[in-house]
Amino acid sequence: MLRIQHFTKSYKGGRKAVDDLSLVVEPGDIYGFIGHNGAGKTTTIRAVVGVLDFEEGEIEIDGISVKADPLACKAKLAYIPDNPDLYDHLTGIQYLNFIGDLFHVSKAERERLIGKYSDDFQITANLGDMISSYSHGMKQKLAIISALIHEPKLLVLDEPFVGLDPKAAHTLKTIMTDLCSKGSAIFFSTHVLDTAEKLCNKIAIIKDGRLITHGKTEVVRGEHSLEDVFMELIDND
Ligand SMILES: Nc1ncnc2c1ncn2[C@@H]1O[C@H](COP(=O)(O)OP(=O)(O)OP(=O)(O)O)[C@@H](O)[C@H]1O
Repeated sequence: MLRIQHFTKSYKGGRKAVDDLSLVVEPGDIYGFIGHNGAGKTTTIRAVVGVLDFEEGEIEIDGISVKADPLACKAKLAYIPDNPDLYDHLTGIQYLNFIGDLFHVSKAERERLIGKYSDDFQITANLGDMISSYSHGMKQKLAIISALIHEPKLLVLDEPFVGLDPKAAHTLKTIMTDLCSKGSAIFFSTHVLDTAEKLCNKIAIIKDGRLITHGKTEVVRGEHSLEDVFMELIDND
């Protein structure tokens, strides 16, 4: 579903933010991407979703190169950035309908999915309010719902649990599991190692722009906790 091969990115005047990163996310995977601050997670994610240009390497979504056909790739994926920047002058429901229009979601389907996910996240009563009046967590919930209503094959999330209350975080984890059980794939960054360990069937750890381990969670973790493995790799590699 997502294939990253030898991805390398340098920002102007800087050293390599990501250096020769390769990994594969398959249908059904919940793939956690972890690393210290500045390790290169957001850089990788932004290249995957087509908002950051890159010169070296290749990234494919469902077999399509993000460079060769960015629109076809965007139609297959949904991206939730770490700080969703939504249109403040729209109401929640206007925003969801706008996204529904962009992705050609039928009226019946969007009503069903908006109803379900807004109830799950307990913001149904707020959908008529202007987004400018939303809290950070409510904006995060709206961004998540907008990503889900077009049932993406690949869901890419940057730090999705930041700003969510415990109930909303639990709801999101359940939705992520459901989505992947239906054959979609999820690639997300997180600093919450406990959640990554419980939720993800695969994990990649990045340090200073280089992938230092990746694979099935139980293999990456071995006999230890993910936190222990992470601390050791980050300190010693
Ligand atoms: N627009 C930019 N211009 C120059 N350097 C950048 C830019 N964005 C990121 N970097 C640098 O690239 C490196 C990787 O940053 P990135 O944001 O990908 O890390 P991250 O793993 O997402 O970190 P965090 O966990 O803090 O969000 C860092 O050294 C950062 O300073």
